[in-house]
Amino acid sequence: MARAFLFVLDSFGIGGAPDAAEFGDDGANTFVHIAQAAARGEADRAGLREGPLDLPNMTALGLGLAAEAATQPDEAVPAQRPVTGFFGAAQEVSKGKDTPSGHWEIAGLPVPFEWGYFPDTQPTFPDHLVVAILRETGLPGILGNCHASGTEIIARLGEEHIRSGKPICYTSADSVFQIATHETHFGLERLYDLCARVRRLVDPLNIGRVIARPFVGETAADFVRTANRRDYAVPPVEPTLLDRITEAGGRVIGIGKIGDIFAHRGVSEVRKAAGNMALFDVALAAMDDAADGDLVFANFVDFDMLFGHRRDVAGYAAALEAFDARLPEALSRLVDGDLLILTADHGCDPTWPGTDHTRERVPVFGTGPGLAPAPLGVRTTFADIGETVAAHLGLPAGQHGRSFLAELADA
Ligand SMILES: O=P(O)(O)O[C@H]1O[C@H](CO)[C@@H](O)[C@H]1O
Ligand SMILES: [Mn+2]
Ligand SMILES: [Mn+2]
Repeated sequence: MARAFLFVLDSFGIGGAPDAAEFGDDGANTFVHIAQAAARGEADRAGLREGPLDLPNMTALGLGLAAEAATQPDEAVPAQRPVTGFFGAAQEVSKGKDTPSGHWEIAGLPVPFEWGYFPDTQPTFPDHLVVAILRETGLPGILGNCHASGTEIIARLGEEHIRSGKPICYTSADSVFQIATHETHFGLERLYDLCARVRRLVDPLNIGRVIARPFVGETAADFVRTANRRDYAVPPVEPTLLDRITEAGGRVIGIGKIGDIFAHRGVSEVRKAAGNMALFDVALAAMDDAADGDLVFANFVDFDMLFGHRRDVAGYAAALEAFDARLPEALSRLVDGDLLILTADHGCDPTWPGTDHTRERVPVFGTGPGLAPAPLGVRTTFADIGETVAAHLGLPAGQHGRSFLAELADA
């Protein structure tokens, strides 16, 4: 009996990426900077949280030692010893610091090419693309056409969008074409249809994702995005761990946006929920349902979407503490033959300038009955995570990365 559980804390980087400077991110460290801010009392918010970052369950597994492996000891991150889990860090081979690159590489497929990006100019989208979108859809025009934060741009342009019927189109440092429209005034299905059309039009530009960002509310003061976001990703260019598992007869239960990130390739079942806590509930139910040979692959998106990009240190700290408090519920479900790995897909340091992701190493830590605590060091690719899951489930080795399963057995 072997089952695997892979939990991705979206954007929970731990610094130390050797190529961070190439991204303008030298020194970025999502975990340590949150911990430092909290230790200084700068992550206090009345009614939400206060004081030093308190992550007893992840620390007991080895999160503090993982951070030490990624950078160096830091007093804001007490590295408790002994720990109960295996722990280390991993750095990314793929050239992008985006969600698909991170997840594909975790699933054994480093992205072998450069994504297309839109320049940080105004307008950002090439004229021929905008002309093609308008011709194909009959829309009267687009708003935005710039790099933006999604919450700021709907506050700025949402009312004009409702009046004019023009969708708000924007991008970021990621390879994305994002479209924000009002859920009822414009219509949700109409937005999805628009995104599917734009998906085809940006294929030649190698854009990783078109993202539908529906919102509700009637004025700038109360516009809020809904949980009906949908990502239209390029399908993985080679088979991933997910395909290997399903081809071998196992099931892959994707929690949250996992299905979208892999363009539904190799995902047997999609289970969505709004918010980290609801996602955690769904992940626990999937753990109960998983059988021999199955993978539960969960993405916890709030860290990134609600707090990292919004540069909300207190919010990020509170979300980590809430996640940590739920972890024993997952640990108590582990039975012989189970493997639980926690990791992240990139950084999004809420103390860093701007609103984009940050290039960082990610933590890799976890446990399973019968697995001894062990240091994993710094893995040279996220693909080691996928290869470890593959080895654990008894699958043949893949093309990229190296399993650390034997290191756990030997420890
Ligand atoms: O500012 P919002 O709309 O949340 O956008 C963020 O979400 C996108 C997809 O994760 C990223 O590219 C980033 O720009
Ligand atoms: Mn992400
Ligand atoms: Mn993001």
